[in-house]
Amino acid sequence: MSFFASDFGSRLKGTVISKQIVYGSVAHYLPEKRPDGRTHRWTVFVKPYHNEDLSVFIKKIHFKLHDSYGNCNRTVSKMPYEVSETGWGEFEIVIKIYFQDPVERPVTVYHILKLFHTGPDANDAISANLPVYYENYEEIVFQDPT
Ligand SMILES: O=C(Nc1ccc(C(=O)N2CC(c3nccs3)C2)s1)[C@@H]1CCCN1
Repeated sequence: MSFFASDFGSRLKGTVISKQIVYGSVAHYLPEKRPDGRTHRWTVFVKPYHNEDLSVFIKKIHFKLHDSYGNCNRTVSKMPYEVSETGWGEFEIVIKIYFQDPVERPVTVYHILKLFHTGPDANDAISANLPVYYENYEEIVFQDPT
């Protein structure tokens, strides 16, 4: 069980805690032709930038997929904070991070799922069947944590 200063009615004045995270996706092409037309398997994730247990600070993470997915609202309450699916296209995934500290408001980030290689080396990457990674760095700052 976690205890917070607010459990005892106070905040840690003048204290700043910063947590560095990475959110993004990785996609792999599915060589076998599927009747549902889905061409890739992908994972959207939130992970620590450094090797640490984010669950000390993060209570749960909500991933909002495209409405065409069954159960498009996915909630993950323990590491690894990730959702894996299959699909055929790219779209925005809304990621809402909820914190253990009841005083901290959730943080929402927006990630565009990427399935396809782009740029001058795209054809080489496709030929080598390399996965498509698309990652973003974010720093979450807790001011005067409770
Ligand atoms: O692609 C795009 N939107 C997409 C939304 C959902 C996608 C998807 O992959 N899937 C839905 C799920 C299903 N498959 C079969 C039945 S439900 C697999 S793709 C946009 C359109 C223009 C550019 N990007």
